[in-house]
Amino acid sequence: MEKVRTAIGLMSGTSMDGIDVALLRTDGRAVVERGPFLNVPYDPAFRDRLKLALEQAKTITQREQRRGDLASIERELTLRHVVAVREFLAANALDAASIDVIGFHGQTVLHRPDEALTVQIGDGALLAHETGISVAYDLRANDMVHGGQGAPLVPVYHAALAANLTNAALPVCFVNIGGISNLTYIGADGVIVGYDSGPGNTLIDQWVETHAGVPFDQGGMIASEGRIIAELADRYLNSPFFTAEKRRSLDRNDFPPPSGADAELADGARTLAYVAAASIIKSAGHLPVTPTLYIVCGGGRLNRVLMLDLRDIARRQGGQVISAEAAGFNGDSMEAEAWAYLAVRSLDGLPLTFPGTTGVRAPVSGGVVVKP
Ligand SMILES: Nc1ncnc2c1ncn2[C@@H]1O[C@H](COP(=O)(O)OP(=O)(O)OP(=O)(O)O)[C@@H](O)[C@H]1O
Ligand SMILES: CC(=O)N[C@H]1[C@@H]2OC[C@@H](O2)[C@@H](O)[C@@H]1O[C@H](C)C(=O)O
Repeated sequence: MEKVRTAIGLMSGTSMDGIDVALLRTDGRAVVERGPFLNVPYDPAFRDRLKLALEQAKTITQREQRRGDLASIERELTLRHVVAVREFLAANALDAASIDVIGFHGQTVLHRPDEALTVQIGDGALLAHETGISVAYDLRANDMVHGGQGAPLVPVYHAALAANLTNAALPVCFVNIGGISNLTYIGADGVIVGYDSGPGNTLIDQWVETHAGVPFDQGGMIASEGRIIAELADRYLNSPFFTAEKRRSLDRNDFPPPSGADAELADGARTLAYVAAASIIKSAGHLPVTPTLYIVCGGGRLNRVLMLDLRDIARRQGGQVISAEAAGFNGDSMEAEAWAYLAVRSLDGLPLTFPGTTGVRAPVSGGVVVKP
């Protein structure tokens, strides 16, 4: 039997809303025992630091470059992860010595798959030193070296979860609605297909932040007061991203937000919720078989308007949409769990990505492992 390890996954996603911390007991293969979860939100001032990092990262040409404020923001980000790990261990009466490895995502500040360039800031050695736990980080880079899109990496974890599903018949499609949305299809024959499906919450967040001064549209309340502006929705949905022959992974800035002249506050939020939902189904059109079951995770599942649209559009194609919770999972912690799972696979040199997920030439492992 393969060795079962205890791993912590740390995710700071494209929404830049905080750090998700999850515990997983796994052999990096079929054994997956989910443990506790903690979300440590960023304060507005640090979110502004991350936005500055994204802005300054636009000039990066070599992935190790840390010009301007990037080096100091990387250190601040890492130290926040150190605090998050300490809080998590204390809250769950765990000892650092009981954790075999931390899977550390860091913060994506630049993602240009067409140039084989992806940059996640986060100092794995500093995190290992401060926590006393081995760290596996920089999990995306090797995929790109081998011709992959560098994202998404969660499909192999979704596949492990699907293998443990007892009551849902395959095929199944996991959908993550984070800042960007991505999906994973697991066929009845075990085939795994995964790719980024389009804009998720980022456009909605940017819109309501600019026009209402709030970081996100809680529950879809603002959208619920508005109507869909077809012309604006079409501007997004007619993007060549959806019809291209090859699936491409996305950078947070690939779909720019609408201008103030495009809509009133509520109509804009309503339209962008629809765009997020319609993008997913449009992109699902490239799957081998039209999904009959979608399992939704990520913060976007908490936007009721977005979810109603998604249910409605999927139903027209015979698809059912359920939340991760309805399938027995935790929709907030799934990506952090995935990073714990990937860290264990990285330790064992197992593939993280596959031709069917990132388009990598052959299955490859990845990540840098540092001991404390
Ligand atoms: N109660 C809520 N109602 C509506 N939307 C919400 C709610 N809670 C969170 N969200 C949305 O979910 C976003 C965060 O989602 P999540 O944490 O899944 O994204 P992420 O992991 O940062 O992104 P990615 O998966 O792209 O890396 C928030 O920015 C917000 O837009
Ligand atoms: C470059 C990058 O950070 N991409 C993220 C982003 O957020 C969602 C989507 O775009 C996905 O491709 C990926 O994250 C998840 C965790 C992944 O790699 O599976």
